[in-house]
Amino acid sequence: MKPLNSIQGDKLNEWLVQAKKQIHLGQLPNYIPLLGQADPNELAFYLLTQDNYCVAVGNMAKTFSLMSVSKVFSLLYLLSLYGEEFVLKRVGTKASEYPFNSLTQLQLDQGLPRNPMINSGAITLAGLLPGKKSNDCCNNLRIWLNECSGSNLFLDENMLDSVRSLPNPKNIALAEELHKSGYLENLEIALDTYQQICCLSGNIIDLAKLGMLLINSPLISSQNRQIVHEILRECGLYEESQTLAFNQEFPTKSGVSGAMLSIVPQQGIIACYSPPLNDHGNSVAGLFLIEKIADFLN
Ligand SMILES: NC(=O)CC[C@H](N)C(=O)O
Repeated sequence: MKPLNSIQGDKLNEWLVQAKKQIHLGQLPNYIPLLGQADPNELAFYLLTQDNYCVAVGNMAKTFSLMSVSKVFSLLYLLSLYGEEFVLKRVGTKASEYPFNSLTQLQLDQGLPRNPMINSGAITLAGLLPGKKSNDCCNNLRIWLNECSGSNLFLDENMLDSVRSLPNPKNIALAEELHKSGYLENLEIALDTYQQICCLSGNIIDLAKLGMLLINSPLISSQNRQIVHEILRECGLYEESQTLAFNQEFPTKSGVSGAMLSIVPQQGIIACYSPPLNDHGNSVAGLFLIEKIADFLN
């Protein structure tokens, strides 16, 4: 495979022009009003290697919420705090066969959250984050991430207000099922913590810095890094995780804000932001770009 730093800016710009032609195939999410008002043509892209080679294209200042990309980092935080056994006896690591907020999947699994990258698993992990109130749980995660990665994450209160403005019956039903099956202690705190961590926000460079925690940070054990890589290969892109070949080579996590983070193990990361989503909740332009990069490197 060619090294990640063989990708030059002109090549990237070429792919971005092509990616922009894909965005009409995607939709903005309508169940979080502020996400539905995003500029579908907004795009930011940042490639960063462990020897600090970087290529930046698009709007570097644009901030956006992590949404489900945050699930990667609540998992990493809990693994770092409590270890693999504690975490993985409370959430599975198998790929889901249903949408990321599916109650059917949870019920078929007798209330055991199938993996930490779908909402049932993420809500379960949110209930395990240290802190008395949901604000503390979210803030503790935010501070840990900023201290470990050098990112500058903040809680986007406007996005949180927008998330709270429309009740999310699917997530409420998941939390009730998890509580019933004994995987969730305090339903209200876990749900609100989950909503808050989804609204942690930053720009594309912040996202890239977070990604580097999964490449070479001395603060993260290689064992925990490998666990997260494996789980991303298995379920980072929901039902598409197995069908998109690049995901086995470049474990990737998406979010409904249009954020996407791909790991190139031992080399670096690729961070994308483009709001239009496909039917599985994955950024259309983000998937296009990562596939182009995978083809180019191989
Ligand atoms: N896939 C996502 O990004 C989903 C996150 C969003 N907060 C939700 O619970 O639906």
